Amino acid sequence: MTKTPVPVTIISGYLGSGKTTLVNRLLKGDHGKKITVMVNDFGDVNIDADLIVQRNQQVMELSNGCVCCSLQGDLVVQLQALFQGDTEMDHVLIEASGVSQPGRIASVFGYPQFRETARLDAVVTLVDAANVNTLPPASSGLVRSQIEAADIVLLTKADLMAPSDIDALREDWLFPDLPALNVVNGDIPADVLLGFHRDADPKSPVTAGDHSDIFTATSWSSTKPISLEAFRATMKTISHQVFRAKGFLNCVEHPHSRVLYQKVGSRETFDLDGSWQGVAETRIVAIGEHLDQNDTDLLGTLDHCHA
Ligand SMILES: Nc1nc2c(ncn2[C@@H]2O[C@H](COP(=O)(O)OP(=O)(O)OP(=O)(O)O)[C@@H](O)[C@H]2O)c(=O)[nH]1
Repeated sequence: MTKTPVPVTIISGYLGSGKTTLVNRLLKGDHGKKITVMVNDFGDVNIDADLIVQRNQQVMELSNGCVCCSLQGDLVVQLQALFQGDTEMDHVLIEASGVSQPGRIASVFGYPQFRETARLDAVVTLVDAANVNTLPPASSGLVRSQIEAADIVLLTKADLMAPSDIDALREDWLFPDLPALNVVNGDIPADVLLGFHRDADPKSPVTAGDHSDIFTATSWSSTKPISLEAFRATMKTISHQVFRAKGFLNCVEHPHSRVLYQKVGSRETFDLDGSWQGVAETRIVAIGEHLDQNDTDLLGTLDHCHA
């Protein structure tokens, strides 16, 4: 029996722009669709896969690189296995890493092996309204290429901005004919996002290049409890080098709950995130632009945070 090609939506957007928040909101919605999610984290520890709500959906992980370059082969292999398998699904979401160029991921769906099995439905690019104007040049260039590849743009964190600033941002960053919606905490109806039906013509090809020469991900983990206060102080000292950091903290102040730490630009949040499943372990990933050799052990300074 021939199967209908499964629609695929690529969720792209710079580091911390709100992709996981959006994906989780979609997965919790009562649209009745069976969704398979593929999550790509640039760091060697996939924090996002742990943050995705798992109900009936299948969640697949691709870590320690970027699906548009170093992990593109792995993406193709995983997708092929997925489409040849028995998993029932109405839609596939690919949450790209924050440093990926979605145009390159989209090009995979022109490969002959996916002709019968998958159909690219849309490239959705999230633009972080609160941070996009303060990014260094290489990152700004990347965001522009993410926007160029988009079928629809979501301007996230609209709640943190004045309406006039959002208007200015649309003027400076977006093409007039590109659909763009303001979104707060991923709140957008599922049928707007799933069922876009992009036209079959691929957008212009995207330049090659590996992100490892611009972005560096570094991680730190420990099962020994840390002091939250010491952690805050230490992160402050390296804040200017790290644009994005996230992870779970095992701290003495909250012995019965893991603490979810998120940092995007200068904004940090600490949220109690329920009890630990398995061993309590602090796991942090940090990503910066143009970190030098010494900086790659930035998080080593967290060794001083043990309680
Ligand atoms: N105020 C506000 N915060 C948001 C919004 N969307 C996401 N956030 C917060 O921004 C931080 C990053 O959100 P994520 O969804 O993890 O971003 P991401 O794009 O998946 O991050 P990476 O995968 O690391 O690139 C989290 O602390 C979210 O709670 C929003 O619309 N408004």
